[in-house]
Amino acid sequence: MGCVLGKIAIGKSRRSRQNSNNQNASDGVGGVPEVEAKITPPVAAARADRRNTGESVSEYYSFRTSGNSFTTNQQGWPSWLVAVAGDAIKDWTPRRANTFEKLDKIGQGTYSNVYKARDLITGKIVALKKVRFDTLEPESVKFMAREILVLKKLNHPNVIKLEGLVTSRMSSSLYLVFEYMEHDLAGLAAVQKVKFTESQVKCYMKQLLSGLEHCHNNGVLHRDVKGSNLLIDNDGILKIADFGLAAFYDPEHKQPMTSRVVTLWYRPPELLLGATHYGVGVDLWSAGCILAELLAGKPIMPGRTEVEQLHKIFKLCGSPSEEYWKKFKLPNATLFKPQQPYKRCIADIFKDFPTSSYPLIDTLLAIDPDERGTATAALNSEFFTTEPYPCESSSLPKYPPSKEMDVKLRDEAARRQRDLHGKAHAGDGTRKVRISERVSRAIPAPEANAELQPNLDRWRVMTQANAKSKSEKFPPPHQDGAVGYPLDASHNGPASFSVADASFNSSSFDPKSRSMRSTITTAGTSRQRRSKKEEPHMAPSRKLIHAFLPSSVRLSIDMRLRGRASVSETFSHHR
Ligand SMILES: Nc1ncnc2c1ncn2[C@@H]1O[C@H](COP(=O)(O)OP(=O)(O)OP(=O)(O)O)[C@@H](O)[C@H]1O
Repeated sequence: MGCVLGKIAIGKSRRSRQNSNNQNASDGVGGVPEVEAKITPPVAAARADRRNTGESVSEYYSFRTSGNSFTTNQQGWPSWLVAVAGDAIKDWTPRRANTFEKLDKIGQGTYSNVYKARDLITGKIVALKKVRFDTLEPESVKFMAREILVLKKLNHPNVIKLEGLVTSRMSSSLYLVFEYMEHDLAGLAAVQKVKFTESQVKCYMKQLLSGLEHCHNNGVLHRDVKGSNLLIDNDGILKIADFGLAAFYDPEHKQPMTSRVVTLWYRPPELLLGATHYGVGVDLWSAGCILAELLAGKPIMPGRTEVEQLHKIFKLCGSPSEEYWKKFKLPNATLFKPQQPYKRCIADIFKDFPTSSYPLIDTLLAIDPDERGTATAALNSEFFTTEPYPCESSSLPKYPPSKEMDVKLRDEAARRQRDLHGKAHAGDGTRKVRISERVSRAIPAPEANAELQPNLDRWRVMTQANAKSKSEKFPPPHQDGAVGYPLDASHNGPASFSVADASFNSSSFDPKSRSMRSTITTAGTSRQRRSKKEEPHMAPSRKLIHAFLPSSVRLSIDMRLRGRASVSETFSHHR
């Protein structure tokens, strides 16, 4: 009970992930035989989730009571799938894997591999999303079931359409069939030559908000809005994709939901503070981050840890008011409440953005989620009703295929080139440049959606038990150069602010090259240079805390305590 036997090779599947462009061997598409493996359904995951919030657990009880999950029903659906998504699939019949020809691997997410494929019956090019079933990732089934249930409910030009499901007779693999999209917004924005005009930004944002409006009106929260989940076709149509973290919600009867959602850079403060009752505001915050990112030409708050993310938010958007803390009573409030307030400085930092964008950014990036309004209100804002108007999607330029994955692969190739080149020039001063480049390369949005709650809980226990560890609290604004005042008020160039806090990157945005430049003003602050040998010198209390923390949090604390780097960050409207 609670275990599905299937036929994929765990060893082989791991290998094939490394060899990402030649995936035909182990997946049951492409006609290559599969070998046996064991697949665990998400009972463990459901239990873990139930411990944390109780969210979505009931829909997985059926797994445990469904008897032999390996059988199929009359239409040929595996019974475990009928148990989780029966209603959603009842008017479909499963397609067979051998009716598709897999062409290329085009994406990889936390729970899936995505392939470009040809439908051998219609000749159409499609995207096949294969959820990775293996014993290491039992949550995969849960995310896939959720995605099917949600997508079957939605029907909008700006929401990706689920066209069918493919099962493999030989294995319990399941593929989701989607219309094929050539680009994603993260990949497009990272292409050096692509510079979005104001009306193009408006065009993309209008589509994003229209898609979100449809989701929200249908009681669906996406909970992972970010550039790589916004797919764009060659006609400039944007579609919200990846509903693996989506949830149904009813604003009239709010149920507790997990706060462990949304990719870090796009995660709103209430989730970082542990909120379990939330609504459309979480997606609107992410949309606000994307709007500002499109105008700035780079992510606006690229935190590396939850602590750093919250600090970046407070520095830009101001820290929450006393009323906020009283109103929301958030679980992590005592841990993260700054001792002195941070002033909101969005107007200063984004002063070079188009004037009509400011009120919308200000609304979407409100600290209080209730003040973010709705997607409908955002669509009616002056950003969309003043000139230049959003362009027609059909008038958007045609770009070469560009996905976040292509950018990652290109970056990786460039890095290997630089390393080779660097070896040849060792000792001639090149090293300094290479370190600075490495730190400055745009950090990919963290793959994991949240650090482990247990770590955070342990950390809370530790920090509360030891007064010294309170040093992790944010520095008071007068000691924090990052409060948001422009470095030089008379400065004609882009708005800027300096960050004395050592837990932040030393980076500046070069509007011409759209690249991040870093300047480490003192040595020893990059992750690469940190050495384990340093740890024995730590005070005992710090060592104890270190033992319980995820490495990313440790790094942030260490850098903060060391206080060795200085930073100047610049945002600018890049045209
Ligand atoms: N319909 C599609 N057409 C083309 N490419 C797609 C399509 N769907 C997904 N992709 C590509 O595959 C990548 C991963 O897909 P997706 O985000 O749905 O997977 P995931 O496992 O849920 O990922 P994540 O870890 O981001 O949550 C996307 O970023 C995109 O580049």
